[in-house]
Amino acid sequence: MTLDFDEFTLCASTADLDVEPAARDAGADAIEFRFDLAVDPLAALDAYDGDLPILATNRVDWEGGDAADDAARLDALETAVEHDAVGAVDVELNALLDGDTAADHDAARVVDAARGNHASVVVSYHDFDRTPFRQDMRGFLGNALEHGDVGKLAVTAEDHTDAVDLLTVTHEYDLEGKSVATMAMGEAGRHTRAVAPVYGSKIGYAPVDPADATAAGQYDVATLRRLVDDLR
Ligand SMILES: O=C1C[C@@](O)(C(=O)O)C[C@@H](O)[C@@H]1O
Repeated sequence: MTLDFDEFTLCASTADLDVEPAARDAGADAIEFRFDLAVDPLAALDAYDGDLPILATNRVDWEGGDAADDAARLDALETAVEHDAVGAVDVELNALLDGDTAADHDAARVVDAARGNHASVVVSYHDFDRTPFRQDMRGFLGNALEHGDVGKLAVTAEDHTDAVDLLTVTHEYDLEGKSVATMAMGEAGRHTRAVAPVYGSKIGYAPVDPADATAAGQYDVATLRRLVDDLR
């Protein structure tokens, strides 16, 4: 199944693939399967017979996830892209760049494996503390787009100026015809999850059940579906 993110794609973020029917009913276009939060994710993938394509994420601990920064994390993603149901994979920008301090940064092999299996690549950058300056956000997305099909930026907004800055950068990339996915975490940024798609953000993330949120400020799938469809 392909996931090209040419159009806005609403991903139900989950650690449990059994939510697929409920995610589909609620209006999700795809599943973001959080390997790092799941029990035996590769076995769950083998058993998966849902209709929605999967974006495989194995979020590393230094980027807010639960996965250790080791070869096994990347091995799992390499195996994942061989599955027919997996249409895309997420790789952290800082796992692709030289000069970081973490142990295993050859995530380029995951990108290569994705390319060999016709899976798209989302290259992501998160800031859990703040919204960087606009120039820096442009830089992160620009770097991400050098490696992936979609550059993803999740920041933390403290006020509406932060939210507007994020939307501005999103709009600029959209005008250039580049695929970006952006969102501001936290209360002050919550509305960007519904509004950023108006300005070109190509991916939304939402739990089926609000109690299973994978980031601060997420709407549930049904709510985000309704908001995005109403606003666009
Ligand atoms: O990177 C992202 C975006 C996200 O952090 C969010 O803010 O919705 C949720 C994560 O599950 C996903 O991997």
